[in-house]
Amino acid sequence: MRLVAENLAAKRGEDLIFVNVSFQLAAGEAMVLTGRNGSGKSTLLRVVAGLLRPERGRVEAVFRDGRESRPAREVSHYLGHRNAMKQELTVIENLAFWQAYLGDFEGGEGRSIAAAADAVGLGGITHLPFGYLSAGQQRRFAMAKLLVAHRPVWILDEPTAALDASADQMFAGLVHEHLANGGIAIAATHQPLGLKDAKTLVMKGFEYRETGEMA
Ligand SMILES: Nc1ncnc2c1ncn2[C@@H]1O[C@H](COP(=O)(O)OP(=O)(O)OP(=O)(O)O)[C@@H](O)[C@H]1O
Repeated sequence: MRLVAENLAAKRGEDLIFVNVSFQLAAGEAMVLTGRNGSGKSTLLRVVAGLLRPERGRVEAVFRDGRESRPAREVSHYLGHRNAMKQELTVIENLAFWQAYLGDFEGGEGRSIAAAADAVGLGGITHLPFGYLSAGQQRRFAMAKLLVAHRPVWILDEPTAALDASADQMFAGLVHEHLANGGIAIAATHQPLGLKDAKTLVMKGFEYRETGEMA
């Protein structure tokens, strides 16, 4: 599978935020978005996830040497600034909702809720209401959402902002494993996230520039 974006342009309100953004990512590849505040990183991630309609262009998952394609949103997980969990439901109820809602994309299987909780280092507390947990614990369970359903593309918007170093490291391990299993990741992040061989895309509003490998 490849993720292909061609000539994307997006508006927020009446304003065009970026134009002519194109990139391609193959299985196992990652791309980090950089650029000043307000340059359109979150906007681009939301377009790829299908949460915003592009003004122009397309972004698709392409299979079988281009003979088949699906909208990117059907193969993607989106982890935004917010955790997208209900405060009054338990962790198990929240993750069970996402597992059923997202489903597995063909070719893989999500982990059980217990296994996903273990993977984020919080095995013993899934019976608690989400709202009882600390901010860091809540963020870790938002990351567990990526594990309970199989989606080959992970779209990550500042996934580790405000987390401690051990959570950073834990998440970098999950991303690394996802890529090693043939997944794709696109992230706006200031943390390394195990993405040292990632491509970079510098968002510059109307201009943009793709550079090779990250240092
Ligand atoms: N809902 C909205 N309505 C109108 N304009 C918006 C909306 N959301 C964002 N914008 C504008 O779109 C532009 C791009 O915002 P975006 O959040 O994509 O930038 P960013 O690169 O992710 O920024 P940051 O690094 O601060 O997170 C900004 O000028 C912002 O003010």
